[in-house]
Parts: sequence; C-alpha cells; structure tokens
Amino acid sequence: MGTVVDAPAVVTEKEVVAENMLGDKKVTVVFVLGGPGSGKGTQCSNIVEHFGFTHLSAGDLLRAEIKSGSENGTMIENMIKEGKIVPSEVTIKLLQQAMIKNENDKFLIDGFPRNEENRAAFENTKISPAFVLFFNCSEEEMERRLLGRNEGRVDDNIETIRKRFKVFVESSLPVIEYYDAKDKVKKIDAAKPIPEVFEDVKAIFAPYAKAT
Ligand SMILES: Nc1ncnc2c1ncn2[C@@H]1O[C@H](COP(=O)(O)OP(=O)(O)O)[C@@H](O)[C@H]1O
Ligand SMILES: Nc1ccn([C@@H]2O[C@H](COP(=O)(O)OP(=O)(O)O)[C@@H](O)[C@H]2O)c(=O)n1
Ligand SMILES: [Mg+2]
Repeated sequence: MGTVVDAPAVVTEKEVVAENMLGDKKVTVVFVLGGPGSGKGTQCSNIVEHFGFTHLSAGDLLRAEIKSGSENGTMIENMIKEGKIVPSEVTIKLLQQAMIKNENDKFLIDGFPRNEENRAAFENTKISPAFVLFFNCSEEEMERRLLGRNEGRVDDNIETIRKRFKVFVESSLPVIEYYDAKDKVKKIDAAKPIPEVFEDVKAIFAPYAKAT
C-alpha cells in the first residue's frame, strides 16, 4: 500500500527537477516586458547591480548578431527597421547560447517573448518564467523617451516608433494577458522617475536579494 501512496509524489518531484533545466544547470528566468521606451533596459541594469541577475536583452542580442556579420544579419536588420518581430528560432537560439555561456543561473530576459510565436516556442524549451515584470507606460511618455534615447538606433525614429507601438498592442499585449491569466504578471507603473520605478522593482525582487 505504501508504494501506491508514494508513487505520485516521486513523479511530481521528477517533473519539477526537469523543469527549467538548461543542460545540467537549473535556471531562474524573469521575463521583463513593456512597450518600447518603457524603461526595461534601464531597470534591468539596476536589478543586475542589486540582485545578481544577468541581463539578456533580446534586442541587444539581435543587434549584436547583425554586427557579427551573421548570415541572418540582413534579415534581422530589415525587421528591426520595420519594427517587426524576428522569428523565434533566431532569437531563442541567441538567448539559449547566452544562458549556456554564462555561469550565472538567474537571468532577466528583456524584450522577449514579444508575440505568441515567441512565447509558444520558448515554452517548448521547458523553461518557464518565475514571473513576468511588466512596465506599464503611456505611449506619449514612451515616444518622448525613445526620441530622446540617442543611442543611434535605426528604429528610434517616429515612423518606426509608431509601427512598434502597433506591434506592441496587437502582438505583445496578448502575451502579457496570457501570463496575467496565470497570475504571473507583476505590473509596475513605469511612468514615474527612474529611482521611483526602481523602488517598486526592488520590492518585487526582495526575495532574490544577494546573500552578503
Ligand atoms: N522612468 C524613466 N523616466 C524617464 N526616462 C526614462 C525612464 N526610464 C528610462 N528612461 C529613459 O528612456 C529611454 C528608454 O529607456 P530604455 O531603458 O532603453 O527602455 P526600453 O528598454 O524599455 O526601450 C532611455 O533614454 C532612458 O534613459
Ligand atoms: N523578441 C524580440 C525582441 C526584439 N526584436 C526586434 O528588436 C527590436 C528592438 O527591440 P528592443 O527590445 O531592443 O527595443 P526596446 O523595447 O528596448 O526599445 C524590436 O522592435 C524587434 O524588431 C524582435 O524581433 N524580437
Ligand atoms: Mg531596451
């Protein structure tokens, strides 16, 4: 009788162990989402400094891929100029390589998943986010920030910004709603000044505080 009672517990434990494994490393992943210019990259830098996560920006990885002269470079560049979402097989490969290469086991994945295709394909990797940090900000404020970003990006111009806002509403918000239905979304008011936004972020990351 004892074995019958024990059996389900053993199966559950195995499933938990298999989840979130990357090679022989068990990883913690937080998705950082929000419209273009909502402050994802800025707050990720703060989180890295205070909570020992490694920041992986999908956009930065794609831009590095263009610079590296990869065979996908031209396709990626054209899609970024148009504000379109690059096929997940490209982006997921870059994210996986970056996580394997890095010794850390805590990752902020910034700007991914940006559409249902991104989300569903990443789910196949069996890594699921601990939670989703969502920076909520008005388009008016995001537009102002993007036009002042001054990083020389090909997509920080008003025509591409409008296209990116449309893609955000039509393709990215449904992903946030998907995770919200699973109670995984932690929503932040991102319209406030940078230090005030970080105060709210800090409260969410407190359980992940670095051991001193
Ligand atoms: N809370 C904020 N208030 C004002 N400006 C901000 C704030 N957060 C970020 N910024 C600025 O807005 C621009 C976009 O921020 P960034 O972190 O690159 O956003 P995202 O990665 O979401 O596009 C940057 O120039 C950044 O310095
Ligand atoms: N998951 C992703 C993330 C970014 N991208 C592309 O990269 C562009 C810039 O993304 P980003 O995250 O650096 O942009 P911001 O939100 O930081 O302004 C997007 O508009 C897409 O064209 C993508 O195709 N797929
Ligand atoms: Mg960014």
